Amino acid sequence: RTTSSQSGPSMEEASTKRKVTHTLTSGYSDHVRVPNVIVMVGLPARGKTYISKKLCRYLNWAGIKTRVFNVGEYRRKEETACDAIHGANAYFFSADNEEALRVREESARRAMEDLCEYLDTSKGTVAILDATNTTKKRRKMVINFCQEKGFRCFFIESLCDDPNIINANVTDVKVNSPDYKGVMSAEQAKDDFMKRIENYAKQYEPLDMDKECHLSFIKVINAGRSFYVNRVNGHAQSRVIYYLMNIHLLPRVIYFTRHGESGYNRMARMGGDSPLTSDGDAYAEALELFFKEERVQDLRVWCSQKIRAVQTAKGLKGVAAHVEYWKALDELDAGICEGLTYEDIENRYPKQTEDRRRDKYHYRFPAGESYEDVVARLEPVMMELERQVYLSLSLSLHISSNLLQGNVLVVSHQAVLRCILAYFTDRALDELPYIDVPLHTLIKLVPRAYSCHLIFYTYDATRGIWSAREGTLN
Ligand SMILES: O=c1[nH]cnc2c1c(-c1ccc(Br)cc1)cn2-c1ccccc1
Repeated sequence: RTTSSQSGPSMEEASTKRKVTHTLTSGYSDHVRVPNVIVMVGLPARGKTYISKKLCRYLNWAGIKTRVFNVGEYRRKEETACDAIHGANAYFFSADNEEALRVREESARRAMEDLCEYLDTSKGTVAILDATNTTKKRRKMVINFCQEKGFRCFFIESLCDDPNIINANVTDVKVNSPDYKGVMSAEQAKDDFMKRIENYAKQYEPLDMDKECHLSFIKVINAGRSFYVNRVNGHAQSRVIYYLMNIHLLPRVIYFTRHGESGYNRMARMGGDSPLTSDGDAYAEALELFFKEERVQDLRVWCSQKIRAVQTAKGLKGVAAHVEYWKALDELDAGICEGLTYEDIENRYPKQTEDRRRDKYHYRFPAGESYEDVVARLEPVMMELERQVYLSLSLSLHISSNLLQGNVLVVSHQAVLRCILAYFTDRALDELPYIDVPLHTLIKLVPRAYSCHLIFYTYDATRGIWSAREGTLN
């Protein structure tokens, strides 16, 4: 293990001082987890909260318990408490405003306190400190705090000098922020926010590649256009790097559907590889018509390798740029219960049925899979979905059209779609196996800055009509 020459023990050594107590309960990956603090660094409107929320959602989905501590939210709580400052305007963020400085120190302290409690009580393995952290002094404070607690520290700095991207951020996120909502007009809010950035810029000290080279960090430049990585330690940090390298701004629209009704669906049998029923065929035809009318440019279809899914996607060859078949999209393997009805399973395997009822996410069928296993084999699919090129967050962000790639339609199965949709909607893992994904329903997912918008199109095979509703997953 290299001991850094420049200054005291490296982060790695500091954290080994702490008795390592965190082990994953799931048993899937038996890594011993050292508590990690991911420290965001960057001027306002550099996507720190965007990265924090997205990273948090991904790590939780991958079974690494994570929580974001946003100092801005603590400040707003502090302000309403002392309501001395009316609306956190640009003046509030200027260094010479004594009272404001006190409020900011106090809110940073409270955030660190809660962060520490979260990691110390093993509620979580990773804490993300979402704040500007733009001076060496502030970062030194955080490092000392982590050192004495034996937490591993990892910095993610977002550097961005592309005015289009910053503009998209201010337009899409800042003008709706609680700091301005109902206080001033969008135009005024935008101006005030630009001044706020200037106030921070005066004192901004980017992570110093020389003087801070003993730290573990990644510099993300211009929304993931390029990266600089330094001293990556351990499992969690390598997962973070891998993820950041695969996300950019926002994937374009993604469509999801289960296969049409199959013979086994009608017999209430699990799994298998049965073909579509006549209703299932009707759904496949309706899907082809839907995408003809939806006029989606260069649609890409990702389909499982089960017959019922391949048949559902058959009609799309005419409207899709291309169709590819992923084994990773195959239905959860029910092992010894494949082909049985739910009734058979209850009668033959009462103990298995009880175990599954108690913990449906971690329960693994004998000679089969658990939901946790499906989540693990879906990771390459999620990365590829994130890698799809991006629709701008708002009109102000133009990407030259030849860069824009298609939308994706995923044709898969109930358990698999529960796992994928749980990722996009930040659903807790213990609720994941109960998400409602009905047959003959096409789900359109439109990603937004911090959330995603869902539209459900249900096809009625007997009456041959679609009905649409916007809303959330049940
Ligand atoms: O680097 C930015 N600078 C300004 N804004 C930004 C970013 C990123 C961003 C950063 C790193 C990575 Br890997 C991917 C995206 C996202 N956003 C964003 C834009 C609009 C709304 C919400 C967030």
